[in-house]
This record gives sequence, C-alpha cells and structure tokens, in this order.
Amino acid sequence: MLNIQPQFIKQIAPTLSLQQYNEIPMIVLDHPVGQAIISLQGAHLLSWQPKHTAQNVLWLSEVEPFKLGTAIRGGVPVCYPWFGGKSSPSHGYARISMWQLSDYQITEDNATLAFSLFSDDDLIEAKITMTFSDSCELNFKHYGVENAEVALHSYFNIADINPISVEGLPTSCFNSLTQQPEQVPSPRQVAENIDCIYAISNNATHHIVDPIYQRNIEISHKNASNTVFWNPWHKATSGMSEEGYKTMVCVETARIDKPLSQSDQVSVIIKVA
Ligand SMILES: O=P(O)(O)OC[C@H]1O[C@H](O)[C@H](O)[C@@H](O)[C@@H]1O
Repeated sequence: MLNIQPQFIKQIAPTLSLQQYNEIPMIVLDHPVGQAIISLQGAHLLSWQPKHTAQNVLWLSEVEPFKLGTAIRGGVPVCYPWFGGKSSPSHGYARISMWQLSDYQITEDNATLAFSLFSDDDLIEAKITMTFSDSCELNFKHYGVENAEVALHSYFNIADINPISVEGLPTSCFNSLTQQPEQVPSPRQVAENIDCIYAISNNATHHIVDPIYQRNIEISHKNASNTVFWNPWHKATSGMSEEGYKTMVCVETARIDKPLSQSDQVSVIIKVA
C-alpha cells in the first residue's frame, strides 16, 4: 500500500525489520497476526492490516513523498505536545521528530512495540506503546512536567465516503470551521468539509460502518476527553490528492479540553469486525 519501494536495512527479530522509505526509516512488523508499518519519524503508525481483514484498516495518502521534517499524511500521526495551530509547527513537533524503538516483545499471539521521544537533553518526553493482535491498541504516556495536549489522529481507510456512517458520537460539538458550538446528527455521515471537536466521556466507543467493505471499525477511547472528526472534502490539503478525501475519515482520540498532566496516559483500541 505504500507507493515507494522500501530499502531493507536490517532484521531486528524474526518478524521485525528496519526499512527505509525514501528519507524515512520505518519499523516493519510482518507477523502471523498481521502487518504493521511504523515510521520512526513521529512514531507514526502508517499501516495496519490484521490477518482477518481484506483491506488495510488505516488510510495513507497515495501521493505521500516520505520526506524528513514533513508530516506524513495518513496513518495515526501523534499530534503532541499541542493540537492545531496554537503554536508552530502545526499539531506539535512530535510528528516530525525522530523517536526511538525503545522496547519490543513479540510472542506467537501478539507483538508489542514501544517508541520513545527524547528531548535535546536526552530526557524522555513521551512514549507510545503499540500492541498488535486481532486488534490494535495504542497507548500514549506523557512524561513532561508541563501539561500537554495530544491527538492520536487516526485516518481510517474506507471504501467510499458517501455511504459510510459514524455511530456513537454525541449530538453536539465545537465546529472548528465556524468556531461555534453546533448541534449535529448522530449517527453522522460526511457530505462536506467537516472539522469538529466533540467532548466525550472517558471510555467512549465509536463505530465506522462501511457497507461496501462490509466491515465495522470499532474505536474505543480510554481516558480521552475529545474526539476530533475530520474530512477535508474538496479543500486543498497538503500531501493529499484531489480524490483523497473519498477514501478516508479521521476519528481522533484526543486530550484537548483536559490536557495531560505528568504521567497521564490515553489510549485507543481499534477492532475490525
Ligand atoms: O494538515 P494537518 O496539520 O495535518 O491537519 C489536518 C487536520 O487535523 C485535524 O483533524 C484538525 O482538526 C484539522 O483542522 C486539520 O486540518
């Protein structure tokens, strides 16, 4: 699904290798439970296809050039330590910083990979632990003293934007396009540029119902305060083709209204049925 041929760098474990896509080093998991690709820039999960699914769970732009210092369009970028454009770079520096693969554990039934972000003075700032089995669990932990925002900005792969519906969202949100609170339908469909921040309860679950791929993606948020729902529709978006919006929808796991304190964690568990 990546548009660029990788260059093999080294084997890390029987089912884990380091590869290079253009300028970006990637960790590639090829395990009986499925395949996953994680960019070391951003600890950015780009691809996850559990064995039982015919299609990738995550969307990745087919025009992505994989350039160091440029945020990758698709997958699950980690927006941290701020969300949006309140400072520069947009969505924080974590997604364009190099992370380290700091731990891994691979058994017959699952694979757990941990990626850590260090400051210039080599102190840990954040860690994301990814566990792949039938499901995929992403757990983010904030280590800094200063409070921080985070969004696990998941781009989900769908057959076609028109018939999909997203179930379980609240009926009110903050519309980032109008900068106004808004009443919205639930379940929600997408037929225009949508950019909404919902306040959610600690353990909210949302579903993307995709009648063409005949699957239901379950997104369970743990300790999140917000879900961001985004599809740019025809709005020109860097790293995305004119048609790109038709096969993706973002349902993000975020701590925006309630920033993370030191040692706080937030998770998302993604399942496909
Ligand atoms: O273009 P990016 O910086 O990657 O941001 C992509 C999108 O991310 C989030 O979903 C925000 O709510 C949107 O306002 C933004 O357009």
